[in-house]
Formats: sequence, structure tokens, C-alpha cells
Amino acid sequence: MSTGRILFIDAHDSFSNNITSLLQESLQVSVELIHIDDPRFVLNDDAFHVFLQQFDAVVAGPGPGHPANPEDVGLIGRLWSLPEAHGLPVLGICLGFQSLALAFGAKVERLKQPRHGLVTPIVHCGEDVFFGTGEVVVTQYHSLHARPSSGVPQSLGKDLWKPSSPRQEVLPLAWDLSDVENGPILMSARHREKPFWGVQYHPESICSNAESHKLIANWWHTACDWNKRLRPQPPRVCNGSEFGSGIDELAPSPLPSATAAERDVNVQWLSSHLPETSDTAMIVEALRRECCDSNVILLESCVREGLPVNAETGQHSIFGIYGKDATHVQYWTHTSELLVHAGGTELHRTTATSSDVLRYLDDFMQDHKASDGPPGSPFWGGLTGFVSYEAGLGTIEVEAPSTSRKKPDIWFVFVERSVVVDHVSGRFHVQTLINDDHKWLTAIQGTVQHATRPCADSPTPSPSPLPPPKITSQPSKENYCAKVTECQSHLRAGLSYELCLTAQTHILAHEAPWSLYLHLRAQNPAPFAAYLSLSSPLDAAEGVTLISSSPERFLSWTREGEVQFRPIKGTVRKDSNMTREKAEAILKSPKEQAENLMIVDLIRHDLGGVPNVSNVHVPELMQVEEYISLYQLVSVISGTLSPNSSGIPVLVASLPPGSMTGAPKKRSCSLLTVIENHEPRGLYSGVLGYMDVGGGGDFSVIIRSAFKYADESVWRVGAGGAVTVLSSAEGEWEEMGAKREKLLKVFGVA
Ligand SMILES: C=C(O[C@@H]1C=C(C(=O)O)C=C[C@H]1O)C(=O)O
Ligand SMILES: NC(=O)CC[C@H](N)C(=O)O
Repeated sequence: MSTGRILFIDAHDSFSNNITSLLQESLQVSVELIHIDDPRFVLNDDAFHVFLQQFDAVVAGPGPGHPANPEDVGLIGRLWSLPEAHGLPVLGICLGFQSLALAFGAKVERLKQPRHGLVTPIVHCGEDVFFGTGEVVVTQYHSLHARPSSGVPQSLGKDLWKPSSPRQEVLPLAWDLSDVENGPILMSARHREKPFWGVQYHPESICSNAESHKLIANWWHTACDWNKRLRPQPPRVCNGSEFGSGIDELAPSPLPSATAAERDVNVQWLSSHLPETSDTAMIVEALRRECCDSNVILLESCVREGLPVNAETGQHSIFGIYGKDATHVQYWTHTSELLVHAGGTELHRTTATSSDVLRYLDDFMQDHKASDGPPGSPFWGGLTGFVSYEAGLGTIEVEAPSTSRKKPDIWFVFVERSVVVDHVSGRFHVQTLINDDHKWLTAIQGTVQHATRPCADSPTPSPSPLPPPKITSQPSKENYCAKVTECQSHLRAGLSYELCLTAQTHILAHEAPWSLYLHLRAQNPAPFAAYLSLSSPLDAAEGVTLISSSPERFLSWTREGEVQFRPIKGTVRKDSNMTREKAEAILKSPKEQAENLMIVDLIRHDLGGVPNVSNVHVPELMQVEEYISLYQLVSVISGTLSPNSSGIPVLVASLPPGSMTGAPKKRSCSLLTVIENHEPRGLYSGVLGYMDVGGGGDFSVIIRSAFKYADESVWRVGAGGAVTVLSSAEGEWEEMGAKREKLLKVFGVA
């Protein structure tokens, strides 16, 4: 039962929901979140004051920017000068803390070396909000720091806590003394008289220790005590509707209802053993011959020497087979246009946001639910397709660079017939959602059983020699390195903690896409390899082909409701001098660990913000995984969906993938659009996968891939990496090159 109410003022950070969870877990409170630019209050102080009266205390959150910039702190900046009658206790975290310090005489300056994702012990006074607290180890995410008017202490001892004059309003409570370059950094302080406290570090980070959480309970008790003794007006209970929700009243949904007649789809299937000689590519080719008026989408888990390249994420290969009558859902970000068609007939055309479209897909899946199917198969049929990076930007209200009409940003096809191969058990399932489809099931079972590897495992040579492939555009080293430096100048200014910089290479190649895919899977076998070639029956010029060798799961959810993110952040190239031990040593360095930690905290936030998700935890933190040409640092973030909930709201809440953006996501994406010259990333940095009629879903991050729009002649290959203040421009250029290399080889332009 909650006994208190806390208002959380969020400066559009990517860790806010972690703070909310920490407050709710540590205290018996309910937490209401508003943004620093809440339209109900930015121009209306009176309304803000009345609104605040409902709460026992306020937490002023972290965020990008500088506390002296009113746009960066918004409503947080108003907390320090509330009229006496409206005063209430506040805890400032990072930006919120800096805002507090700045308001009461401290200076806020740039650190010599920013501290993003670094984990260090701090020294505290053992009193006040640190009462009864032992050794505190915390994560820091900041470029700026507050310097009290007493200056920074010159020696350890009592003067750490001593004000320089009786008038000094900001009293130090904790310091980080571990940083030789920056010198002592103020980690916590309180106001001399007013009920204001703050911390520079992030107690909610997965790497801040349990001892650091004691501060929350101490602050809350002190705040409640202050309220009892000194609050001019006791918190009053308001009717929530008095202020509205802060979100524009929802217009009636512009979307057509996805409701179709075929509620509760029926899955029919046949399961059997696969011959040992079978091969995924051969199955695709046999299916194409057998179902000649159909298309095959391949989501392949590559195998090497008979074993999946990643045992945990690469157990199944999925073959989605769809014909001319299939339902397509398409969306274009720059025109906000949603189009649903089937069999060449337009069913709906309307304007919508990308979040609306994902909700439409959710409704669609609710209307196509199956309760039974082959138990070992994660996909029984369902929507298969992609969401581009730009469509992801739409979900966080960041303006996307514009693309052309022929380049869809979301495209899903409803797959009713499929084959799923289990590479571990050696079984396969032929499945259909079409009634009375037994003949097809039996025919395809035979097709798969006989699709064995031919003696020579090479693609058929073309009848006549093809013109040589060539790179038509690519980043220059000079330009890429300049962009790394540009990213770092934003990081130093406190506008971001990490930026995932990327660049594109365009290749003109005449080889057939399938043949290119065969090279790619041979060169770079990956757990999330894919071949997808979508075309629109309504417009021949509209289509896209993707070949992918992604190692990275973005998001999956099982039919039982287990949600998993598996971000990769931290990369080491394999070469003849690189051993696993050496790679592990590099990947354990503060630079690589910090990159990964920031994304782990960001994804905990994304997942923690979804209403039907509980039990957010991190079962694996920074494990080294080995791939064909790279070592990568991988973490796993999990949660549980409440019974009968869909995983699609998790997808809506977590795009674009944090490992492709940096943190905080919204500000980082806005900066990256400019740094990357408003060039759309397209499918690269987006997600590819399926939503299954049985209730599960699985999406990879589209990286280590190439795609080609039907109205263009070039293939696009994106590659990049996370830039932090610890990056070197040369190192980032190398890393981008290492990620792109296999693709260039596949096209014959390396
Ligand atoms: C940006 C890419 O990869 C992303 C960045 C990584 C990193 O910074 O270490 C690792 C995996 C991906 O999340 C890419 O492959 O192009
Ligand atoms: N995490 C934060 O709140 C960062 C605050 C500020 N933008 C800084 O970089 O110092």
C-alpha cells in the first residue's frame, strides 16, 4: 500500500524509469512523472504551484544539457524559487542536482574529462542523507560538475564538509576523490536551510551498489519529517482530472480497426526429422521451385559444423512463405501514410504516426491469435517484416530526415504458410494457417526432406560475365574522424553521454541478391541472418531487398511472456594476433564497459516504462561473445509481461534500438541526424523480425547487412560504433571498417 506521493520531473533522460522503479522499490510511494516542458505548466506558474501541492516531495531528474539553459531544465529550474507557501522537499539527481547547486551560489563547470558510465567509490560524510551508510560505489554520467563557493577541498579530512563562510548555501555531503585528472568532484550536497538535497551520481544505475540506495530512504524520511514540521501547507489530495494528463487529448484513432473475420486462427502442422545432409539455402531454393507463385522470407540461424553459431539465440531458422493474396502493412514516415493491402487491392489508407502503426499491428495480431501449434516452434505464422530507423525516430518524436515515396519505413507481410527448422533437435515443422491445407503440408514436408546439399556448395554461375561491382560513395577517413570529434564536442558539453555514429557505403553490383546472400552467410554466419525481398503488388517500383548477417537480438518475447533484450556494445576485431584472453582484457577496459553499461541502463529504462512489464532485471552483464570476425560485449536485460499481454508495446517503447543511438536517446538521435548530414539510415539501425500468432515475437537489430530499394541501383551498407569521450577518432574509424569489411568482401569491393 503506498503512503506517499512523489512527483518526478523528467528532463527527457533515458534513465528516468530506473529512478522511478528505485523510488517505488525503496519506499512506499506512488510516483507521477511529468516532463520539464509539460505544456500545462510551462507558461502557467499558478497551475504548477497548485499541482505541486498534491505531492509530498519532488525528484528533479537527470538529463542532457546545462542547468543554466532554461530549455534544458524547464520546470526543474522553478523549484528553487517557489513562493514560501508552496515550498516542498526536492531531491535533484545529476542535472537536477546541478540546477539546485547553480541556483544557490555554486558554479557549474565542465569537467576536464567527462565521466560517462564510469563506476567509482565515493567518500561521504556519514550524516544527513548518508546516515548509516557504508561504502558507496556509484555510476556517473556527467560532463559538468558543481563547484561550491568554498571551492574544492585541498586535503582529505574535516574541510571536505566545511563551508567557507556562514553564508554558503550549498553544503557538501559527498565527494569523488578518485579522479586524478579532474581532482575532487562534488557528489552530493544539501541546502543550508531549505529542504533541498542532490546527488551528482546515478543511484539507479545497475552498477551503483545497494549501499548507495540508502540515500533514497534517508532522504524520504527527512523529507517527510520536514513536511510534518515545516510545510506551510500540508499536501492536499486533488482530483487527478483537475490538470488533465499533460498529454494532448487523444484524437479518435485515425486507424481502421484491424478486426478481421478470422479471429482465432487455426494452425495445422506436420513435424518430422531433417536429413543430416539438409541445408537452409537448399530448402529455400526447393521451396521456391515448389511454391513458384510464392515468395520466401528467410530468417536464418546459421550453423557451422552442424551447430548453431550462437546456441542461445540461433536455434531456429524460419521460412515464411506468402503468395500474391497476402496482407501487406506499409508505412512511410515522411508522409505519415499507412497503407494496408491484400491481393493487389487497397484495404485502408490513412495518416498515422509510427507508434499508431505498431499499435495497429498489435490489434491485427490480437485478431489473428492461435492457441495451439507445434510446441517446439517459436513461429507458427504471423506478421514478418521490418521497422526502419526513421520509423523508430517517430516513436520518440524526433524529426526524421525525409526519404522518397518509394522507400517504406515499416513493412510487414502476414505469413500464413511457413517452415521452421530446429537446428538443435534436427526436427522441422511445416505449418499453415489456411484451412484444409493438408495437401500443401504433405507436399512441403516432402520438399524439405529432399532439399539436401548438392555436392558443390556454390551458387550457379551467371551465364554471361557481370560488369564489375564498384563503390559509388563511402565515408572518407578524414570526414569520419572529424565526425567522431564533433560527437565528442557534444559529449563534453553535456548534451549526450554516448553517440552511436554511423556512415553509409553505396555499392553498385549486378550479382543477384540471393547469390549475394549465399556469399554473406558463408563469409559471416550469424544467428540473425536474413534474406528478405519485398515488392508491392500495387506499385512495381516499390520494393526493398535486405541481406543481413546480424549478430544482435534486439527484442524477443515468448508466448509465456518472458521479454529479452540482448544489446551488443563493445567490439574487438579478430586478427592473427588477437586471442580470446587479449580480447577479454580489452573488453574489460573502462571504455568498453562504460559503453555497454550506458546501453544496459537505457534499456532497463525503456523496458521499465512499459505498463504491463514487471521484474526488470539483468541476468547477464557484459559477457564476451565470439563471432567469425569480431569479439563483442553482450548484456541481457529481461522482464515479464503480465498474463495475456502483448510484447508489441515493448517494441513501441524501445525503438530505435538503444545500441544504435546512444544515450539519452532523444537528444542523441537529434544530434546524430545533424552529424550524419540528414542522411536517412533506412533499414540499417532498424529492426527485423516477426510477431507470431501464438503470442511470441523476435526482432534483430539490422546491422552487418546490405539493402537495396527497388527504385535505386545501389546497395546501401551502414556501419558505425559508439563514440564516447574515451574514443579515439582513429580507433572508431578502424571499428567502423571492421564491421563493414565482410560486406565489402561479399560484394567483391574490399
Ligand atoms: C553500429 C554498429 O554496431 C553497433 C555498435 C556496436 C559497438 O559500438 O560496439 C556493437 C554492435 C551494434 O550494436 C554496426 O554494426 O554498424
Ligand atoms: N546525467 C545528467 O543529468 C547529466 C547532466 C549534465 N548534462 C552533464 O552532462 O553534466
